Amino acid sequence: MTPDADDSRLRLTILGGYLGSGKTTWLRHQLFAGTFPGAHILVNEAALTPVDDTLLAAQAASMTMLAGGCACCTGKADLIAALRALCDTRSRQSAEMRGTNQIVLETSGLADPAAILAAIRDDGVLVHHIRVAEIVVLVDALHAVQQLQSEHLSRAQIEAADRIILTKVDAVTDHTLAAVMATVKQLNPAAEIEAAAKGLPHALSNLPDVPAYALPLLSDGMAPILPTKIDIPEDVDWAAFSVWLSALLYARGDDLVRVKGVFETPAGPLLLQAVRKSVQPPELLPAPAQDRRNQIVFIGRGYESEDLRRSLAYFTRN
Ligand SMILES: Nc1nc2c(ncn2[C@@H]2O[C@H](COP(=O)(O)OP(=O)(O)OP(=O)(O)O)[C@@H](O)[C@H]2O)c(=O)[nH]1
Repeated sequence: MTPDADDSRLRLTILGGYLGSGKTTWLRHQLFAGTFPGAHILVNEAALTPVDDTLLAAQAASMTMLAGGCACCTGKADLIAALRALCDTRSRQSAEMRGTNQIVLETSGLADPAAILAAIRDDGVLVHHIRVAEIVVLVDALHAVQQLQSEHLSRAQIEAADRIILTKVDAVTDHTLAAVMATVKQLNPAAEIEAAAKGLPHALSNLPDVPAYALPLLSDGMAPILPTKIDIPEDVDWAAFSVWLSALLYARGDDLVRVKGVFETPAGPLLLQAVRKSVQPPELLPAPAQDRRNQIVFIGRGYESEDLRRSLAYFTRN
């Protein structure tokens, strides 16, 4: 993107990256560190039941949630409407009153940032009020090989980036990190590359000189990745539920790309999540997760939503 000091348009940072790549974790740390002062945070989640807003709320100056559609395709109209509303509010304020001069859009993990950029540039209103300052794309170093070898979208996200942050570097060897970096460089030689461990900056130095991974040609005929929300009954047998979930991830973890669930516990709402087969330690949410208790969202392909529901009901029946 071309910076222009005299440009009075709202600066928009598009934060992209594949499902579970660490966008919310990284953004939480950036907001805490004051990287995007006063920014309005727009969060887009493909699933109808959002979680990221709860995690970001404590650090964000103001926030809008766009759930239930990906902002680069099915949720594009909602994104354009939300951006227009922000521009409208800003235009009505006097120059002295203007607090927000930047927006950060955390895209859903299924979004192609290039399509979002095109949608903004094609909009006759937004093009005069918003400048896309930077496309930052996060790449999960732990799952990058698998994603880049099978998912066209993960390559397209990297190709669209101005800046790439390699995440989860604490979970891989230097050899893997160097190979991921070489592969990312091959896909997008122009982007700056940085790294983060659990949201914190991590120096990329003294890495071994290793070749990039070979990436096969991909066919376009893959089934779409879709969300499935399942309400978990309050009286569910939790022991049976956890056995079911572990068995499911073990058997189908390559198809179930992302799992996020919020469960009501005596200590407060508990977030449980997994990226492919890696299950993360559960985390107590900072704010009450009203209207989204005891729900779990699976995002993946290669199965029917009803089969998941039936399998859970069968496994946890009394
Ligand atoms: N070990 C490790 N885990 C990480 C790192 N960054 C994120 N995670 C974990 O990876 C999981 C996904 O992180 P999120 O920040 O929710 O990823 P996201 O890209 O916002 O996920 P979606 O919005 O679902 O696409 C969480 O359990 C995080 O705790 C990291 O640098 N190291």
